Amino acid sequence: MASPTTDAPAAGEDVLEAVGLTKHFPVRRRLRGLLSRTRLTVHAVDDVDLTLRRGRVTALVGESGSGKSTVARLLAQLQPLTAGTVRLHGTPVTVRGGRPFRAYVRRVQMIFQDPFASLNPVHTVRYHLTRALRVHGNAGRSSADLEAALAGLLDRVSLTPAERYLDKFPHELSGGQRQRVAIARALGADPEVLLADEPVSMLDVSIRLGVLNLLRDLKERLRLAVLYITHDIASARYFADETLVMYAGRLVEGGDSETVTQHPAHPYTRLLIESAPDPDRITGATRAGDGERGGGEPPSLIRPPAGCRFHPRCPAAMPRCGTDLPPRLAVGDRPGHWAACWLYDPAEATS
Ligand SMILES: Nc1ncnc2c1ncn2[C@@H]1O[C@H](COP(=O)(O)OP(=O)(O)OP(=O)(O)O)[C@@H](O)[C@H]1O
Repeated sequence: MASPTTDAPAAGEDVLEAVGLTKHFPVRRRLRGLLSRTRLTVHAVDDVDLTLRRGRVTALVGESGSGKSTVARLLAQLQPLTAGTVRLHGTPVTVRGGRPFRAYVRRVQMIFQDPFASLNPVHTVRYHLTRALRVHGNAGRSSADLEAALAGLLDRVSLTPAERYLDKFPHELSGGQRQRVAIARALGADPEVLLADEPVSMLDVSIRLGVLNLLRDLKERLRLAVLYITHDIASARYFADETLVMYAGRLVEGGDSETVTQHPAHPYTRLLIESAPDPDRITGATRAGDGERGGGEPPSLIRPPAGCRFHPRCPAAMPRCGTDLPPRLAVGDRPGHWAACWLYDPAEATS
């Protein structure tokens, strides 16, 4: 279901949509026993709404533990939702293994942080890519078709000539080449959506830009809808069309990337940006979740703070922030820019 406000179908069309996405994990029995007799849960993701659009990159930015990977896994149908809905082209999706899952995975592919872990060390590039093509019915009928498809995949990720790479094992490739192979394998399904969970954070700083440029090129050439998960808000500005900021399981700000990174509205986004001082840096060697950046620690997700979850760390907190959950409120005059923050309640401005 394309929203009435989207562009022509070629770019901007809604592809994958999450509404009220929620995931609570039960706390393991041993820990639960230590803490309480009542049944405790980790509120990893609460009430997240987001839309991935054709030919667009959406960045999901936040500290370690804020729930970004869980959002990706829920969108990939790798875990059941606690609540909410995932829609593909407007149709609600609930798949549990088997043929429906394979059909879904054909359209929604995931790329993981560590390409070394996601590639099997005992198999060659040819094996990984052939398997992806076969599983998703894209290997053609003849061996010539298969060879052409393999060369096409490696060409798309700029590993050419293909013969140089096809018979290599993962350990014979550099980190960047491995991630390119992982991306080629995802493309073997001929997907519409790529969920890229920290795709460059384990790579050498010097090659991150090349892999991000490749993903951007793919989004443009193949009109992919891309979710780009990162700790590094500076890279979101460079790489993503839209940026969503997540804190302690909830989205707190969203808008086009230039606006969110250059005119951040939510006090948490401002802290994230202050902790990434060079705005042109695209490759954070440090992570916002590490150390004391941003002043204070993220809250417990077992008993998250009432109201705005950021209020215990917020320099602008008001009394209502500790009791009332702020909704998405429009910010300034940039269309689509919102913050879940009472500072932007029109009633605050007049009181
Ligand atoms: N299977 C699970 N069981 C219990 N808790 C979980 C599980 N998976 C994630 N969590 C918890 O959910 C919260 C969100 O984790 P998640 O990995 O989604 O965050 P993240 O923002 O992706 O962090 P990182 O960048 O470090 O991967 C964390 O508190 C984590 O410990």
